[in-house]
Amino acid sequence: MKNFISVKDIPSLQYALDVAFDVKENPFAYQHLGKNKTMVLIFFNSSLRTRLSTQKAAMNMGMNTMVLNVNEDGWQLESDLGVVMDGDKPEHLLEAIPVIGQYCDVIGVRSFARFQNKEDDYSEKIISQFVEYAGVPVVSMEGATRHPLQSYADLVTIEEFKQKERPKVVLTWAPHPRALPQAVANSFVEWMRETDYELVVTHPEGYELAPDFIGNVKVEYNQKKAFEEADFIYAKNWASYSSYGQILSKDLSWTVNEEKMALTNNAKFMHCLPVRRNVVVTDGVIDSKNSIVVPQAANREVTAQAVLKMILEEL
Ligand SMILES: NCCC[C@H](NC(=O)CCC(=O)O)C(=O)O
Ligand SMILES: NC(=O)OP(=O)(O)O
Repeated sequence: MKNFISVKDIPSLQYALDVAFDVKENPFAYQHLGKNKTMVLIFFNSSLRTRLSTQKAAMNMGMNTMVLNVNEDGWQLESDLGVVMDGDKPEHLLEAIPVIGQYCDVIGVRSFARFQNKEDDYSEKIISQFVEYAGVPVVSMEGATRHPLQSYADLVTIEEFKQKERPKVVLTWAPHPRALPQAVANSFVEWMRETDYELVVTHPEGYELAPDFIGNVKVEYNQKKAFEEADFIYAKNWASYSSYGQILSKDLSWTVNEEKMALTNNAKFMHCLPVRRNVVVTDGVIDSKNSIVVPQAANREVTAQAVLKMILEEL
C-alpha cells in the first residue's frame, strides 16, 4: 500500500481485517519492518486518540516518530496556489511538504474541512498536495472528507462485537453546539458500504451526506424507526453538506438516550470521540454496559499499526 486516504487504498476489506487481527494479537512481531524508519505526524487540528494511537502504533512497528503541531509550533503554511505571500503565512506547502518528506519515511496528516469553500474541502486540497509532493507514503489522520483510520477501527470493532453475521448498523446524526465536518460520517458510510451489513443512516432533513458517499444507502428520517432492531448505534454530529458547513438544527430530541436505545436489539453504542455528553448522547447510554466507545478507541492503535505494516512491507 502506497498511501492510506480512503477505503480504496486497502487491497480488500478481508485482507485489512486479517492484518488488523494479526497485529492485535502480535503487536511487536514486525519491528524489523520499521527499524530505523521515521514517521512524522502533522496536525493542523487538535487530537487525543489519533495522536497517541498512531504514535503508539508506529512505536510497536519499531519506528521513530516526530510530531508537528502546525498551528502551535510551526510556521503557518500557505496552501493556495499562485498567491502573493505578503500576509501572515511565511511558508508554502509546496516547500514544506517535500522538506518534511526528506526527514521521514511516512507522513501522517490531519487537516479538517475548513468550511470556507466546499470545492477546496471536497477536493482534499491539503491532503492531495501531501500525496503529490511528499515523496513518501501519506496516511490520512482525518482529512476534509474522510477519517479512514477511524472507520477501519470502527469496522474491526463491529466485527469483534457482532452477534450475527449481518448486523443492522445505524449511523445517527446527533445535535452539537458547533459545526463539525462530515468526514467521520462520510468515511463510516464508505467503509460500511464495502460490507454486507444492513446499513441505515438517520438525520434531520438538510443533513444529507454528499451523494458520492451516501450512494444508495437507506436514509430513514424517522430516528426512532431507524433504531428498531438495530445491533449497533453509531452517533455523530455533522454540519450540513447542502447548506455547506451550516448548523441547521440543535434539536435535542435527536440526542441518543435510553428510551431510543430500548427500541433496538440491545444495540451497542459507538462514537469516535470526543463526545459531548448529554448533547450527543446521555450519560445513561454512554455509561451503560452496551457502550463500546473505549474498546472502539483502543482499536485505533490496532488499525494504525495495520496500516503502517501494509505500507512498510512495500517500502
Ligand atoms: N476525530 C474525531 C472527531 C473530530 C472532529 N470533532 C470535533 O472537532 C469535536 C470538537 C467539539 O466537540 O467541539 C470531527 O467531528 O471531525
Ligand atoms: N476519534 C478521533 O480521531 O479522536 P481525536 O480527534 O482525539 O484524534
